[in-house]
Amino acid sequence: MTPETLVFDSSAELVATARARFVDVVTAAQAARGVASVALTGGSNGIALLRALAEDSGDVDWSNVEIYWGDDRFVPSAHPERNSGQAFDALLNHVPVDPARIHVMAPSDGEFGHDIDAAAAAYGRLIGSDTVFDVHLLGMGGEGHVNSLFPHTAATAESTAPVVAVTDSPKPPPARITLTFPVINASREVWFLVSGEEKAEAVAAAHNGADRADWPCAGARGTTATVWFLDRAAASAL
Ligand SMILES: O=C1O[C@H](COP(=O)(O)O)[C@@H](O)[C@H](O)[C@H]1O
Repeated sequence: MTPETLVFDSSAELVATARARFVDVVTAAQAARGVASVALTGGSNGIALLRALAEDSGDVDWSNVEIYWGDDRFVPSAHPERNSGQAFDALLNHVPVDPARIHVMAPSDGEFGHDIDAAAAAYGRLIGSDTVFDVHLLGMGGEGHVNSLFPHTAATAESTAPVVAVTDSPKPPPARITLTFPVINASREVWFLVSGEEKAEAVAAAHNGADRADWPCAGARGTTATVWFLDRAAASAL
């Protein structure tokens, strides 16, 4: 399926449009299936989207949203670099979510201690083979990483396990837990939220059909929609 590419004058406009569309997709999923399922991302636009949703989430019934993360940093729970902590600050502390439907990846001071493989395996059991996200949000790095799937790594090559541990992330912090391509690509919709000229080469590589080993962003797609929300700088090499 051909990806949809939307280009905005600013990241603020990008986020505003993604917010409105998120409300539409989640409310439609709730109308169809009762409960919506989403995978959140960290990063600048991913967190800005959550802040925008805290301001206005329309008719979303937050008590019926299953919330997962595409990746998180394996650091103590109170560490400011936790994607989940940022999501609570931006959104989840401000809307009536059901705590039982919020699925945080274990931190390094959680029930598995420093055993990152056990923590990743537990999240893998939680995801199982049946979880289908209505929307999986993705940020992207300048080298094309999505979630914590970096170029030329075992995590990016993973073709069966839904969740793996990463211990040598080139972007700090080095220890992370990440969903892999089999579960990303089972999502109904996959959205990239990308701004800045330093991302332009990766955006172009994905649009030109690059190998996901070289440019992981090229390997992520939804079963019903793949949407690139870009600002003009990120779209400048298209
Ligand atoms: O390390 C990460 O970075 C990406 C992108 O972040 P950005 O600030 O450059 O948009 C993010 O999506 C991912 O969740 C995070 O762990």
